[in-house]
Amino acid sequence: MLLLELVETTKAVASTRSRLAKVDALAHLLRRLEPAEIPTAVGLLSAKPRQGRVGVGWSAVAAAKADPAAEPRLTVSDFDTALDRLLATAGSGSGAERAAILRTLMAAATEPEQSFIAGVLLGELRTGALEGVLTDAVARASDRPVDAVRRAAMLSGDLGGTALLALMGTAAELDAVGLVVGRPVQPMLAATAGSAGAALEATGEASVEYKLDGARIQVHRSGSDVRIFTRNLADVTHRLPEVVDLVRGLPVQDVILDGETLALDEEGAPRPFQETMSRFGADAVRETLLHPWFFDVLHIDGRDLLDEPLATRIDILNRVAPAHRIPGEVTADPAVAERVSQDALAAGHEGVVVKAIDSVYAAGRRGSNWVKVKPVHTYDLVVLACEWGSGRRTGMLSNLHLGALDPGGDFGEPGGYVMVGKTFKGLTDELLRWQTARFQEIEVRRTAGTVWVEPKTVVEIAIDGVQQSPRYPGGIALRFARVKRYREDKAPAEADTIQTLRSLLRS
Ligand SMILES: Nc1ncnc2c1ncn2[C@@H]1O[C@H](COP(=O)(O)OP(=O)(O)OP(=O)(O)O)[C@@H](O)[C@H]1O
Repeated sequence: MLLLELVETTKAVASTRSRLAKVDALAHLLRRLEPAEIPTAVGLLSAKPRQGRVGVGWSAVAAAKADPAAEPRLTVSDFDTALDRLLATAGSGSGAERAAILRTLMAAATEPEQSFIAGVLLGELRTGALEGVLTDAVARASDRPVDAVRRAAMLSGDLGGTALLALMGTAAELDAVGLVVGRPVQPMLAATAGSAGAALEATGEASVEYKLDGARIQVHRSGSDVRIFTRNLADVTHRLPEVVDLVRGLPVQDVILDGETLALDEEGAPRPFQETMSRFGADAVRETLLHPWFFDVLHIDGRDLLDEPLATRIDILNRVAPAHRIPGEVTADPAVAERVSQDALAAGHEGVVVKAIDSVYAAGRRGSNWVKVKPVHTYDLVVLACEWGSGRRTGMLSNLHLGALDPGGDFGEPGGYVMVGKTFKGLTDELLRWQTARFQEIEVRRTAGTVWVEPKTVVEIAIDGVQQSPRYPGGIALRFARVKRYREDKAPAEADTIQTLRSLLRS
């Protein structure tokens, strides 16, 4: 298929607010693709190319500027091949070769394709096709039940592969997609409640567990082979050797565990979250030891446990890793739930997660079977730009411009970000140094005093609320915003929405 056809579909999808029309346009496109193009196209449509980022910045894109081709001739496969080649051509001395690949690609592209390609390369693509919409489109195009498609995509962690199977395989093959030890699945997520008692009302009898303030880990062990994945399903095995060793020592052959890892001080109190996350970075130093706490088990020795009730999964976890179970209690009594919550806070943790004791593991879902309760309200926002500091912060990028996600395009482009405020509060010297380097790497342009960046850095912000503001495009501004931490384990598409923040005006 010509790349232009895909580009035009993304434009049509982005320009309508009707979910039905989006699904129709995407399903029509999916049906017309060659089988080999399906995973590539799904990656491009969901703004998550198969290759991830290929390390091309805006200056390289600008340098590859070419007159647009008069006639479309690039195919989806041509673009995929070029991305593969860019990915494979790395390291010193490869600059000229990469530039040549880019120039050839751009010269073969028509004008709309050129801007689409630039968007893909710079990670700025907005297709208006969020994964939910695309999942519906795959179901429509393949005439398979949407639940079957969603389940296969969650369990395989691969919507592109799932689309291929749905469109080209049999219904039985799609249904047979199950857990594979070594292949990460989308983690189950939690809804929010204001108190442990309110959470318990939603769940009924529940496991009330400490909410530890670390990083989510999904650990897969097959024999002596151990793999560890983050919340985003990135493989971080090599960064956590102590967790690998520990899991190798558990009395099982095959297992998939879900949990949280964090750094502790000598007294066993949690160290700041940033210390845990620094172990996940590219230039990580192993100063702190990370400890895992497991709260779920998804598979054990050939048996999938996703559809077993939580009570059964906890029993198995107690057998497999009793010393590494997350602290908590099973109860139906709101007073007990409150006490566990107070204990968690007193021990320096974030709050509790209250989980219906009879619930299954709903991979990739944020349902009401898991409810988190934390006293400090924080929101995950995306950094859009940063201003140079003054005084003690001269030479440092300091004041952050914060954007909330606008999935439906109520205040601009669908899938874009709406600025809701600025803050330079809560930034430690270490964070200032980190963000000064990082934001110049992902810079897209500069004005006096401000560096504009690719919208890809998620930052967790504590606020006291929002207020009406005619100055900001979403009509609201954050009150007393301060930085809690960077969330490198979250994708910008998972940021909080402008609609969520606006709803705070009413409460
Ligand atoms: N006992 C626990 N059970 C489940 N999740 C836990 C627990 N302790 C800590 N966590 C962490 O809390 C998160 C649960 O909240 P949620 O599913 O909303 O994820 P999130 O969007 O990363 O939220 P948050 O920013 O509040 O951590 C998990 O992703 C996990 O990292």
